Amino acid sequence: MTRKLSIIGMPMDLGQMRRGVDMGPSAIRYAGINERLKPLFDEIHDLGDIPIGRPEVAIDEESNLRNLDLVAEKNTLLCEKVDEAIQAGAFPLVLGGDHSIAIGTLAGVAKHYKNLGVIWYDAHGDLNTAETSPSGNIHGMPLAVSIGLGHKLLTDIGGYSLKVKPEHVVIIGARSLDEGERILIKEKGIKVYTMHEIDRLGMAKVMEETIAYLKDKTDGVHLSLDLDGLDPSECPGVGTPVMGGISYRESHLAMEMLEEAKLITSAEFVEVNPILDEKNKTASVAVGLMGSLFGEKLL
Ligand SMILES: NC(=[NH2+])NCCC[C@H](N)C(=O)O
Ligand SMILES: [Mn+2]
Ligand SMILES: [Mn+2]
Repeated sequence: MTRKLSIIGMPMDLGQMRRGVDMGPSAIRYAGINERLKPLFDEIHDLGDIPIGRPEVAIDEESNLRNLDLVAEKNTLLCEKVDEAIQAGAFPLVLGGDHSIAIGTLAGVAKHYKNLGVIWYDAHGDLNTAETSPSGNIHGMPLAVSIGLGHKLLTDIGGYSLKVKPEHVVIIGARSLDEGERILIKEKGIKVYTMHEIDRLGMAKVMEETIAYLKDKTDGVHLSLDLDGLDPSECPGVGTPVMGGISYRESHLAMEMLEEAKLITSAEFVEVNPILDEKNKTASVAVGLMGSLFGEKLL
């Protein structure tokens, strides 16, 4: 079987308020994604960027669902592209862009699986709805949307709601959760490895457990990796940094263990903001992690 990768850039910055995250896909390409992944695939198709454009409408300053219409419209385009890539037999790799793009990615991916699993590698839960969000920023909502909670314009992208069942979600790296998110996690029984568990168990054990948890009950697993899951000392180029994050080494180990388990069927790397970065360090970390995820070996 030929191993095909489709790279899709999603220069979205409408899901939050910091400018610059729209340049994430460029920064990741500049960090050498194509050259790095080339030896690991038979074919790589860089499909370019989804056109976001500079919106003519004024940015919503006062809203509990900032830029709702545009975020929904652009995610619909992403959904279609991801769907097409999978139909063409490729592994879809989406480059963000703020984390609101997970709404479109998952809408495109989940069509192809009966029981899609999701690994949400993030400092945050991204489980807010308009009612619980402290900011109104949609990048704090994509996981809620994907389990069917939130505005219809977002939950129904792709023509169906409930992309992922809550019991098929594992959050790794959480250290900043809002009140409503905590309630939802308990209510829905979502599996979460906070930094406390990562410290206590070690990343190897966390990944062993995650893989065992998802392996038998899912028929595909999407990795949604927010670079702010890592520590800001190693990934400073993110809009919502939180101290005390997952280390670079732990993250490579996590990616290597996922590759050994042959578990991941789609992925996205999000929240890279080169304006806030130091010499493109965060984009370089992202590309390195992709190397590990796709089977790069030292020896
Ligand atoms: N994808 C992210 N970086 N999300 C940050 C979300 C922060 C906060 N929980 C909010 O809802 O606004
Ligand atoms: Mn985050
Ligand atoms: Mn996130």
